[in-house]
Amino acid sequence: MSLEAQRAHILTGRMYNDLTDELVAARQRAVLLANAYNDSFGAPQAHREALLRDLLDNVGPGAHFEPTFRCEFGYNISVGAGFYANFDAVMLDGARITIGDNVLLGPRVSIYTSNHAIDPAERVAGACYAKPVTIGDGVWIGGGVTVNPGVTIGDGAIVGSGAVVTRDVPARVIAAGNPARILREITEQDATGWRPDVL
Ligand SMILES: CC(=O)SCCNC(=O)CCNC(=O)[C@H](O)C(C)(C)COP(=O)(O)OP(=O)(O)OC[C@H]1O[C@@H](n2cnc3c(N)ncnc32)[C@H](O)[C@@H]1OP(=O)(O)O
Repeated sequence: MSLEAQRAHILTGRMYNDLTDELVAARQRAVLLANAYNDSFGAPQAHREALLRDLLDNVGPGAHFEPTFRCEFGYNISVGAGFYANFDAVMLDGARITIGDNVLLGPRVSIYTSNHAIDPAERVAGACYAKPVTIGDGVWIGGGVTVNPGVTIGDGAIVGSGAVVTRDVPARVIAAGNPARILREITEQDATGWRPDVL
């Protein structure tokens, strides 16, 4: 089966064979393109964004990953304008990873869309299934967070450092812990009056 046909099958959410020659080659391509992007650190932004566009499906203006960025395929990842990932981001994009505008990732954030099969014999034979992850505009994800397959995080939310996000997080809340739970809503009282021109 062609890579294109396998990609379309995986996006249905049904079980797929993780070990085909085409998927192994697609992973190798992603590692090599990520190496080129990571090695370009310090080069002009336009050059780096062009390298990122070779790897990812969609790259908003100003998107930036600190080294070292790793992803499984790249072609299922979309990052919006002003995206920023601190050191050592990992994205496993069997299914779509869709990230909005002005999203901040702390260091060592991992976003996973894929699961190996639960049944041991199927797992050993290469069975996997993948569910999409969606992250809204203006989200801040703290350092060391793991986002599990199928999760949606709403606009403006914060995920505290070290969380494991297993269920959806609504917009404009702070969630933290393992498994992540809502700590509180973000309200107008959280604004301090600070402006960028004030130091
Ligand atoms: C883009 C970048 O590079 S980001 C740089 C990396 N920085 C980080 O990752 C820091 C992330 N920041 C956090 O995790 C912060 O704790 C925040 C933003 C989630 C919350 O900050 P605050 O609102 O000041 O929370 P505060 O410290 O008052 O804690 C409130 C409660 O939540 C708990 N809490 C706060 N953070 C966490 C957490 N990460 N995990 C579990 N519980 C937490 C506290 O223990 C406290 O509980 P208690 O009331 O029972 O004592």
